[in-house]
Formats: sequence, structure tokens, C-alpha cells
Amino acid sequence: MSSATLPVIPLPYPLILLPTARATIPIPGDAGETLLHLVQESDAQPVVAAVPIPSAESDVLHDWGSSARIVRLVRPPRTGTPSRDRSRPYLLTLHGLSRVYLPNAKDSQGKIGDLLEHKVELHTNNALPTAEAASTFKAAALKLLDRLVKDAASDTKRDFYMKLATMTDEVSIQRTPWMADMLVANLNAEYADKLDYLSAVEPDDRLSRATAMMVKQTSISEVSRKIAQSVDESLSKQQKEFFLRQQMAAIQRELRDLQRNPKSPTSELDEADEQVDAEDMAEMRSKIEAMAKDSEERKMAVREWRRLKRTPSTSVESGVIRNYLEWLTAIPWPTSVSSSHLATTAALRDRDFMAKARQQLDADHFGLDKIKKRLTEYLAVVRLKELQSEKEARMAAEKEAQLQSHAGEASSQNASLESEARPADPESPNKALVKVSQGTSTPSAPIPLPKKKGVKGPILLFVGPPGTGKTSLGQSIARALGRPFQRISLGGVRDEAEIRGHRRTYVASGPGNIVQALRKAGRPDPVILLDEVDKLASSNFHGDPGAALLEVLDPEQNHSFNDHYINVPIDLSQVLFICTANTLDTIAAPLLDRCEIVHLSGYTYDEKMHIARKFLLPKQLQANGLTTDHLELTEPALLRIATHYTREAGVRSLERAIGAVVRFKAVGWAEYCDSIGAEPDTLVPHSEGETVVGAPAKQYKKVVEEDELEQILGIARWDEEEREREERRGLVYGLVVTGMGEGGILPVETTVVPGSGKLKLTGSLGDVIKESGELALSWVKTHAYDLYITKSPSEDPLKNPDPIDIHLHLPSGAVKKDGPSAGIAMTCAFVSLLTGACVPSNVAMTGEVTLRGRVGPVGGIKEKVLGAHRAQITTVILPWANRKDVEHDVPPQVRKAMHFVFVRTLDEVLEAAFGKGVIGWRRNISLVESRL
Ligand SMILES: Nc1ncnc2c1ncn2[C@@H]1O[C@H](COP(=O)(O)OP(=O)(O)OP(=O)(O)O)[C@@H](O)[C@H]1O
Repeated sequence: MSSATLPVIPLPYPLILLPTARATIPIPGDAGETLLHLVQESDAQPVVAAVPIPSAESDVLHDWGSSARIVRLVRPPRTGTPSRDRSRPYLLTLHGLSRVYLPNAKDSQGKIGDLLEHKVELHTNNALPTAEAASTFKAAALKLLDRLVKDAASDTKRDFYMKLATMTDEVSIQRTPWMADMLVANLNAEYADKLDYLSAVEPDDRLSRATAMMVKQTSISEVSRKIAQSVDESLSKQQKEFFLRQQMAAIQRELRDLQRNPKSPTSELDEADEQVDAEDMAEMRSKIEAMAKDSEERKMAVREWRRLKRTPSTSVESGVIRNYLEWLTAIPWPTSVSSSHLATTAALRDRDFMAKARQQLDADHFGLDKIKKRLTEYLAVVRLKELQSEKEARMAAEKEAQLQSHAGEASSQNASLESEARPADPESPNKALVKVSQGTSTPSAPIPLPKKKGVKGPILLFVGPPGTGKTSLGQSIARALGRPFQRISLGGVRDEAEIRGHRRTYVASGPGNIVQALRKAGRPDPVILLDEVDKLASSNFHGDPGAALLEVLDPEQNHSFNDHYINVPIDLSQVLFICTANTLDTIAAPLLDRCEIVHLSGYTYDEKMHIARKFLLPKQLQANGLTTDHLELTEPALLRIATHYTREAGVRSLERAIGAVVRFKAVGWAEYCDSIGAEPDTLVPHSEGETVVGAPAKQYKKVVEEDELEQILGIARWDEEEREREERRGLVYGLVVTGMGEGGILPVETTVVPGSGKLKLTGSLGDVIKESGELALSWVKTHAYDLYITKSPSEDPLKNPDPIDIHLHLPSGAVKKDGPSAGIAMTCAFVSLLTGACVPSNVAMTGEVTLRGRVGPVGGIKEKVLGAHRAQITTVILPWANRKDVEHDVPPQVRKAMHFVFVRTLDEVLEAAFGKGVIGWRRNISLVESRL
């Protein structure tokens, strides 16, 4: 340490000059001039003391400063007027050398420019620091520099810090205090710390203070980097989201403006999206909360709800989850018993339930007595089982509630005993409290609503031709039970997923039609009609829809039906399933096995007339805005519509034709009202018609006569066929049931063509029908001699006198035909062709033949007979074994209107078909049989 007197340059707050550092400060012109003299006078660069003023409020000098060499003193170029030239400031650059101490600094005040000379102590300590202090400092410094290099905003800064790091790394122990000064001078440290550091003369002290500053600085820069980074990240994300949202809002605004008609009033469609969204979410939330506790569906809903909350609302995934949740919450889960459901149970308890059910069935359908009887039984069973299962469920619930209340009381007693016995236990009173509160709360808790067992009744399968009322019977059942009705059409369903839904991984996946029907019904116990189960595609590469249906219908499995989309077991046991089909042939055996079949075979003309008058006409009048005052269909007109314009087992075409008549009259009535200037709803027509006096002479006649039908409905469709049906050689009418379950007549046409004794069969025939054709011909060939076709028993009728082929054809060629029931019709056709005798065109027949000439029974008698009746056939030849079917199934009025011949053998068939004695026999039948 040495003393000297140096001019002091006060450094105003917050300036500080550390040894090794450089600083440039402005000084007033006068002081500058003085310093300039000093510089000019001295040989070397003069040394001054740069002492900081540590406070902005006072001018008192700090007691530590730095001796500094004047490196530069310059006056910046002139900007002001010459008069103020002396006061122009100088720029003084100083280079710090060593620490100086001002012994009487406290008494000395200073202002920049004062340049008072002060006595100072110069502290240049060249002692060696300890190795430990040096290495600690180095490590701290390197760490900080490393951080600064990484965070450097520019390349120049980075290079600078790197240079410092290299220097620090390479500096010797002796030079570490110098290095510390250097680093601290260049650090962005706090003023107070730097001031404090200025007073550290001892090398170790200097190093330790510098180390502390380095560590502090490192942590500050690390924290600030982290904050900057997170702020940066969130800012950029927020900015991005904000930007995208703004864009989306702008696009939606534009679209709304485009779509909105400025004149139209604001609708709910214009409501703010966010509001609608929030309402939807709130609704969904309350639905989830309403789900039964601990149920699978609730767990799944909660899980998905949480996922939805975590997912950004604009993402695709969010839409998928929301869609799923909407479905999940929309399904009427059986665990939530709605008030309307309870109302149904009340309806079942009604003592007049059965009478009302009968009334309902009668009100909806005419005839069908047997079916209605069966349905009444069915409804009675459903009612009894339903009430029984509800009773059981209620008893079980009450029992459980009682058990819980006992358990609660017991535990509350135990709890109080426990608390009395161990009062010292600090946990004991709390436990007792909990148990007591559990025990007392249970009896007052509501008894849970009973969970009913499903009604495992038979599944009804209505089979019959189209339009026979299968669907509407299903609706009647639902009405009688007071349950919602849903119809699922299975026609053409090829994909199992249509029944079971698609897994959620599929794009645009959704639940199957069972879940859709449940959602629409809004209750867990609707009547679901599975329409056209016979049209369900068989197993294919899309899965097996039939198998899925089995699961739905099987009472053992359907309490936990698994829809792939919903993926939570759904209890279908309370759903009443009813199936319909046109034919049983295409229904898989396991499915058929689960159903109870109810046949609806079609209506007679008489029934159709009743149905038309009681149901179809009023329905059509109402649908077309007319009343019975406006239209009257005469009996012959209605019969003509039924017989000549429609020829089907059901009543759908009849309804359509009646609808056409009603619409025709509606147009007439409207025109008439317009022509007389009256309101259509205030005027009632006279039965004989109204004629307006004067032009325009419009007339309205409310009665529709038979002869007007051609004008309204066009030429009758079936007139033509009637005229065409003629008695011809080789032509016989057989009876068939079509794939739709509809009966009718089918001409069997045969003709002779030159050939070599072969039989040609055409008309999309199956193997069985082809075989029965060959069988029939063989029988005829065998008996050609007996039937006077050939002259000797050994002659072949197809070879002698000329070789011929027989061609048999069954129109319509495009429709597939099979089965053995055309056997007797084919035999008659061959006999007619070879003998020349004709079968009258009002005769039709069905029956299987054997090679022995026996006639075997066939199916579909009711449909066939009704079809024949519709086709104006008067004589029907049927197998003897089918007599009971006619007795049981064919309505009496049809039986009365037709002549039935029941046959056991082919000779009886020939006699019935051609007439007694027309076909001669050389021998009697017993001989024929014995010969075979
Ligand atoms: N016995 C009947 N009494 C009154 N209306 C009937 C009767 N039978 C059928 N209908 C009426 O005939 C129309 C057709 O009936 P529905 O739709 O039930 O036929 P379907 O047998 O289901 O036919 P599909 O097999 O084509 O589905 C309905 O309007 C129905 O009300």
C-alpha cells in the first residue's frame, strides 16, 4: 500500500470503474480544459482517482475507488453557438488500474468536474490467492460464461464470452484476482455488489466475493432463461391459437352473413356458437351425473368426459369423443327408470287391460281372428311376467334396503361401544362419528328403484305376403302395451356392423341400428319390429349379420348386448322384439328356432272389401282432406277395384288404388268449389251431384260407380289375363306360392317339337321341379297304352309314329321356380298334349306325384287356394292329404265359392281335370299299380 495525492473524478450514481475496466464519461468543458493541461504537461498518461458517488440523492464520495489512467480526452465536434464554446463537454476515457482508498471520503463531497485533489491510499496487492479459492472461482466463472455463451443474443457477444471463458480457463492462479476484476467489470451485476467488490483488497476475499457474484448471476440467468422460454412458448401457442380462432370466427361470420336472409327474423340457428356449445356440454354433464352410480356406462362416460376436457376443443379427436358421449348419454339405460315407464306399469295393472288390448287389436285390424287370439295370449303373458318381475325386483330392493339398515344400526352400536371403551385413542372418536353417521343415514336414504328382469317371452315372427298387416300388428301390440314402437328394416342388410355398429377407430363410425332404435324410442323397453328378417344377407366378408341378430334375440344373451361403437354392455332384456318375414325358406334355422311363427296368408275378396271400407277408405279420405260427405264408393266399384285392379294377398295395392280414386275426386271437388267461388271446406255436395247454372258448367258427383273406374284408374290390369286364359291343348294351370309368400296360378305350357324323344324343360327351374317333370313324363309314357296314346304297350309315344321332343315351359322365365308341387299339373299337361284333350281354364291343381302314380301332399294350401280364388278359378284339384288344411285354413266364404277335388292317384287327377270319361283307361288302376 502506498499513498499519493491524485485529482479525483467523481463518478455519478450508478457509474463505477473497476480496475482493469475502461469507461468513458462526459465531463464539463472547464474540467476538460484543466485535464487537457494536465495531459499536455505530463510526460506519461496522467493518473486520476475515479471514485463513485454511491447515492443519487447526495454528492458524498464512496471511500473506495480506482486509480485510473487517462486514455483519451476528446471534445466532440461543435454543435452550438461560439459564445457557449467553453462550456462544451469533453469525453474522458479512463482505464482502471488498482484500488484506492480515500481516508476522508466521508467529509468530501464531489461533483463531476470539481477535480479536487485528494489524498488517497493506493492498494496494489500482489499476494497469491489460495488454490482452492482460485479453482472455486474458475469453476463458477466458467459455468456462468458457459450459460452466457448459450444465451448470447448475438454472435459478437457469444465470441466475447467465449474469449473470456478461454482466458479464465487458462489463467494462472496468480492472475485469478485480476481475472476476477475483469469478469466482474464485464458482468451485468448489481451496483451494490460491484461497490462492495471494489473494497475487496485481499486476493482470496476478492475471489470469494467474485465467486458469489458468479453463482448468483448464473442462477439469475438460468431462471430468467427458463421464464423467457416458457413465456415465449406460451406466448407463441397463445398467439397461434388466438390467430386461428380469429380466423375461424371471421370465416364463420362471413358464412353466416352469406346464408342469412336479411329479411328473415333471427332464428336459434344464429345463436352464438359458444353459447350453444356451453349449453350442450352442460346438458351432457347433467346426463352423465344422472347415470346410475357404479354402472359401466357411467364409468365409461366419466372417463370419456375427462378425456374430452383434456383435448383441445378444435381438434378432430374432441369431435369424436363428443359424438360418442352424445350417443352414450342418449341411450335409455335400463338403470334409469323414467316416469313414463312407471306410467306403463300402471297401465298393465289396469283391470281392463285385456279388454282394452282386444279393443285395440280390433280397432286396428279387420278379421285375423286366430292371430288376434294368439296376440291376446301373448299380451296377457307379457303383462303377467312384467308385473311379476317388477314385484320380484321391488321385493329384492326392499330386502336389500332392510339389510343395509340393520347393518347400519349394528355398526353404529359397535361404534359407540368402541368410542366408549377407548376414549384415549385419538382416532377413535372420529371413527365412531363416521360409523354413527353411516348407520343413521341409511334408513332415511331412498330405496333404490327396482331393476326389473327382462320378460323372456317368445319372439313372435309374423310370416306372410306383403301388405297383410304384419307391421301394423306390431304397432298395435306396442299401443296395447303403451310402449314406444320402433321398426328396423333388415332387408338387404349385409354388414354385421349395421346391427352392431362400427368400432370407434373407424372414420365416421356410429352405433348399429339396435342402439339407434333404442335412442329414438327413449325408453329401455320399446317394442322393436325387426322387419324382413328373411331378406337378411347370409354370412359374408362383412361378418354375419344373422349371428348378430341371434345375440339380440336370444334372451340368454341379450341382457349384455355389445354394440361395437358404444362398447359398454347394453341390457336389451326389456325390449320386446317382433320379427316379420315374407317367407320362412331363407331364414337361418337358429334364428327360426328362437321365434314363434304366426302365419298371415292373405285376405279373401270379402275380407278385403271389409278392410277397404272400414280402414283403407277412411284412412285415404283423411289423408287427402275429404270426408264421407264428399265421396261414396259403391259396392260393385270397390269389388271391381279389388278384383280387376289389384290381385295380391295383402291390401297395399288396394289401398293405393283407393288412394288414387280419392285423389281424383279431391281434384274434382276443389275445381268445382273454385268454379262456384265457394270455400271447399264450407260446402257439402249433394249425392246426385251439383250443377252450376251458367258457365262454367262444372259438376261434382260424390258417388263413384263401377263404370267410372276406367276413367279414374285406367284399363283394369287383370282383365287382359282373364281374356287370355283359354282352354288349349297341352296347357294346364298349376298353383304356386311366390317368394313373397303370395299364392297364385301358374300356367304349365307344353308343346311338341320334332326331335328324338327328349324332354326339354325351361323357365328357371330348379332340380326338384325338373325331376318331377321327368317323373311325370315317365308315368305318362308308362301308361301311354292305357291312356289310348299308343297302340301297343311297347310303343314310345315320343318316337312313334314320328320322333318328337316335348318342350315344357313355366312362365315367367326370370322367376326361379322349384319344388315338387307342380307334379300333377305337368302330368295333366303331358296327357293333354299327347291325347289332344283340354283341361278347362277354370281348373287349377297342385300336388306331388310319385312314380307309382300316387299324389302326395304339398304346402302353402291356404295361400294357393286364396290365390286361385283371386284368379277366378272355380275348381281346385288338391292332394287328399291336404283336406285338413282346406278345412282349417281356408275361409268359409272361399270354400263355398269354390269346388275342391281331393285326389289320391293320378287317374283321379285326370278324371277331375279333364272330366269324367274324357280320358279312357284300357285297364283298371289296380293293374297299373301291380305292374309297377
Ligand atoms: N286386417 C287389416 N285390417 C286393417 N288394415 C290392414 C289389415 N291388414 C293390413 N292392413 C293395412 O294394410 C297396410 C299395409 O300393412 P303392413 O304395412 O302392416 O303390411 P306388411 O305385412 O308389414 O307388409 P310388408 O311385408 O311389405 O312389410 C297398412 O296400412 C295396414 O294398416
